[in-house]
Amino acid sequence: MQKYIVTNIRRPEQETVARFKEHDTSTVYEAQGKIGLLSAQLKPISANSKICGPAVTVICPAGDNLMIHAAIEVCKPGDVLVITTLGESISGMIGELIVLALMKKGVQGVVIDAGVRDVARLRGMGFPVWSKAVYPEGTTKSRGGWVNAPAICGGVQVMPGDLIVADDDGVVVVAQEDISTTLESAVQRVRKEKQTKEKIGRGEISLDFYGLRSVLQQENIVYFDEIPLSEGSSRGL
Ligand SMILES: O=C([O-])CC(=O)C(=O)O
Ligand SMILES: [Mg+2]
Repeated sequence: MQKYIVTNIRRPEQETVARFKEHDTSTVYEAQGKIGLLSAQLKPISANSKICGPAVTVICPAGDNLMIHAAIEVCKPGDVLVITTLGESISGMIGELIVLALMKKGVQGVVIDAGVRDVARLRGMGFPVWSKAVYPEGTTKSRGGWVNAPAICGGVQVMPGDLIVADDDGVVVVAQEDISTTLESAVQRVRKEKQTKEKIGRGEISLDFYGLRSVLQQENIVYFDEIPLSEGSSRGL
């Protein structure tokens, strides 16, 4: 298959991206109908990291980061680099030097379906990375792949220019064509959760405001004053 680099991609409006940044991954995932979650294996290297920006995608052969070097050149401020490998790999695809170059380009963060290294330094640099491994094994820089091709990262398709939202909980992707409807439902969900928090603050309980007592009934749940003991046993039913 022809390997290639796309230098120019369509990115969402900056204002839309900024509005999205107010929402966390669970909200965005729920708001778009429970889709777009990347694998739970992708974990942040630092707590309290939050990014939201258009994806620049990179597909590398396992154990080679040549295409990441090529991708640095096409990144724009605010982008999120989404790296995946052909074949399973946990090699350290990026580290301090690549991150230094990405920061120079204004890249917000990186999501890697492989490994990252030099993480103590990356934490010190305040640069967020989500990866499935932290591993010092290095890579070669000699094999071709793709920059800004449709990619599968963490089991989910990411198109160049799709919105990536990542935080302490994980990573979610929003397809460009779903951005405005997802944003609307995210705003509604936040509003609803605010009302729920007010209810909790007033001492109301979820069994009542979610109408869950009838569900308990449907499930035939019985209330006992004490732990019921089965005959001849000191253990519960
Ligand atoms: O150079 C590499 O291949 C990865 C790395 O450790 C760095 O970017 O500092
Ligand atoms: Mg290094």
